Amino acid sequence: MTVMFNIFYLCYRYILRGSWRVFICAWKKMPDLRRGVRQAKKANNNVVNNAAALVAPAPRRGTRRGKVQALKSPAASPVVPGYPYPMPRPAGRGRGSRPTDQDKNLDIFGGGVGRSPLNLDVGVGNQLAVGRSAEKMVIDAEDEGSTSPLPERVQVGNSPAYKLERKLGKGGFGQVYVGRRVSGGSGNTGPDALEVALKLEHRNGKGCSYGPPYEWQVYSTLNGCYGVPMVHHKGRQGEYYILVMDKLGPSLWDVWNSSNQILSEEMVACIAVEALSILEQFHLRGFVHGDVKPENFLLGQPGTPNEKKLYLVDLGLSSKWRDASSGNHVEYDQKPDVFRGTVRYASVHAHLGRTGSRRDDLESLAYTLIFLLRGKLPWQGFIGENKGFLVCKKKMATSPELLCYLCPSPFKQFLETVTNMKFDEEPNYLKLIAHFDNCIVSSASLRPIRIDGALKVGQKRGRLLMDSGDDAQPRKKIRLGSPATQWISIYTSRTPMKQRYYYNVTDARLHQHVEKGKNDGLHISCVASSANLWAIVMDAGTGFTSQVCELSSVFLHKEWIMEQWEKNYYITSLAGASNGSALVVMSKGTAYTQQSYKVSEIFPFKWINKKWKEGFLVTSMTTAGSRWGIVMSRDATYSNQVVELDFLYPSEGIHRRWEKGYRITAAAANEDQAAFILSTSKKRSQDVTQETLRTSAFPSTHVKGGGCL
Ligand SMILES: Nc1ncnc2c1ncn2[C@@H]1O[C@H](COP(=O)(O)OP(=O)(O)OP(=O)(O)O)[C@@H](O)[C@H]1O
Repeated sequence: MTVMFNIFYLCYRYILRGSWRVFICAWKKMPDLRRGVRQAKKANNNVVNNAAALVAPAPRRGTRRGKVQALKSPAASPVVPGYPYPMPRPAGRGRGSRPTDQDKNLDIFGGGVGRSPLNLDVGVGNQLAVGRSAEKMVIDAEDEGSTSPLPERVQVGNSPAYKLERKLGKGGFGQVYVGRRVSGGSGNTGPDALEVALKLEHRNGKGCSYGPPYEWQVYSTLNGCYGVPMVHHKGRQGEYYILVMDKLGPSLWDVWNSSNQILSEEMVACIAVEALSILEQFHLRGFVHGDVKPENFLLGQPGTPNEKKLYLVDLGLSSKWRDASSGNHVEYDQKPDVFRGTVRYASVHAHLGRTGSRRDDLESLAYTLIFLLRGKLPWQGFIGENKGFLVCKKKMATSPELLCYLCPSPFKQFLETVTNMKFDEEPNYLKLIAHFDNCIVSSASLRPIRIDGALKVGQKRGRLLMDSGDDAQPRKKIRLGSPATQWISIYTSRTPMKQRYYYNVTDARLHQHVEKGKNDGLHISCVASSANLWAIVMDAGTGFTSQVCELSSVFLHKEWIMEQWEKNYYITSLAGASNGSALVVMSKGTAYTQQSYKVSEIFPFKWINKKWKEGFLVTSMTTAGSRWGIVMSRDATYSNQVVELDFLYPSEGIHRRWEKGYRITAAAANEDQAAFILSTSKKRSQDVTQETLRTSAFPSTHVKGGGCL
């Protein structure tokens, strides 16, 4: 069978622009790493045609809503007489905020046969209301909680009674106090220890809207897990949910802070191997921690045999990476407006709202180790509403070489390995631990941190390493930290038809080409721009009956668009140039019944999400400079839609979506980010095969050679 491939060129200055059928994109930054054709498998036909699922994605299982670690008040300084490290009051911790929308944007809404006057909805700044910062949400929760006095005496379940003593710490959700046994029980340690840690969360607190804190469930599953403190009792008393747990010592943050904000290589290497052992056990139980950072690693109680033992606390952001009943890895998804974690240490995938998996804990561990070793991370110091975005951008733009400058090479190798991991990849913990072998030279009694977990598995290590050999194919490096330009073209299989393309078209010659195509019975199916030059694809298979287009210096020219809406034309493709001008193509003969568009300084995911709920789907998308222009239509021929947003070409996400039957139906990029809209078709029979090609120059050879297969 002869199949013609419709072409999508994506001209990407580090990103893409485009629309259905043809994308043209000049891509700057990030070298052309993965050149070559990537092909979507023939559709997996299990498409769920469920608009509700599209517009109202279920909350990710097992996570606490709206929690932002960074917002907690500084923990009280542990006063630990006799502890080997002095304990001054901590300086500013790794606080951050959830990325929020801050676009002052224009949301134009109109169109529809015979609809007059047009419904114009100019929503300036409406995203601010929707994207209320998590920082604020947490502060509210704390205020609520702080209105009730703390109990002086605690007794929950069949626990002994405890008197509340000094505060050990405070997070965004809980306050942790020393509890001294006053009656009941007899032992010095264990379930009725003389001293315990009491974690109190107010019943009106953010994590308790639906009953006991989510963390309780995780502790129930993980109690006894290597490196996790034991929870002995839990229950509600008055206004508070209370956990009674083993009392631990200072956090790594405290230790770092009291050691002139720098830790020795050996100490950090010991932390690395022990943290990896703890995470391995955590992951083996089917959970990812979700908030790995220095504040959440605690040492054992000073003056006890465990004072150099490492523990991982705060399970409130843990989520399952494996489905307990099926044993399968949870499904990949991306919700770009969802962020959970601490900005400073979060993985790039977490920033981008991707479903958490084991790789994210490891990436956060890498940042934690480098922070402890170097005393600073390059993305510290950003402030404001856009902080999350700027931090994530900086993480992507910082190469492992730069980040690990002056760090021993194992740290760089570790970072490189974990930032290259796939979503569902099983970490090779033994190999990761082995990176740090040569950094640990002291005998067991002199080591600054005990590495019991790593030593236990270490006996097996030699054999396992030999068995696995050096399996790793050299992986392509993802974060090179240097800009590059890339063209991305997307090809979609079609029955043979007449198709023509023009590229490097100046403003002056644009109409001449369009007119010629029109005279030959073709309509514009896709437009794009690179370096203020236009690319156009015209073909005979659009189904359009009539078409108008305008090249305007305005992005996007509202009056002209509304005029055409009045005449029942709908936007079918558009492209913005870096100088801010825009080419808008509007056609008759589409299935659309209503249209709405938005111009925004940031990728307007919240607006898209809102419009999805109203029955609109993204049908065209472009950028001009940093601005995004998104068009959404009612009655588009798709049943379901998702977004892939990244700082690079999101290869893994696109492949995963392809496997689920999604196909790319719109794409755009600015200097920072690339966005792809992927949709499932309403009709299975309309399923198509898709390929993407990334090249450093316009892919004219490929288009000519591969146009007909
Ligand atoms: N078992 C413990 N023993 C001693 N100190 C503890 C213990 N658990 C927690 N802490 C201290 O209390 C602080 C807050 O605890 P935790 O992180 O569990 O609270 P949270 O409200 O869930 O915090 P976050 O806002 O980070 O989620 C910790 O950083 C630590 O300093």
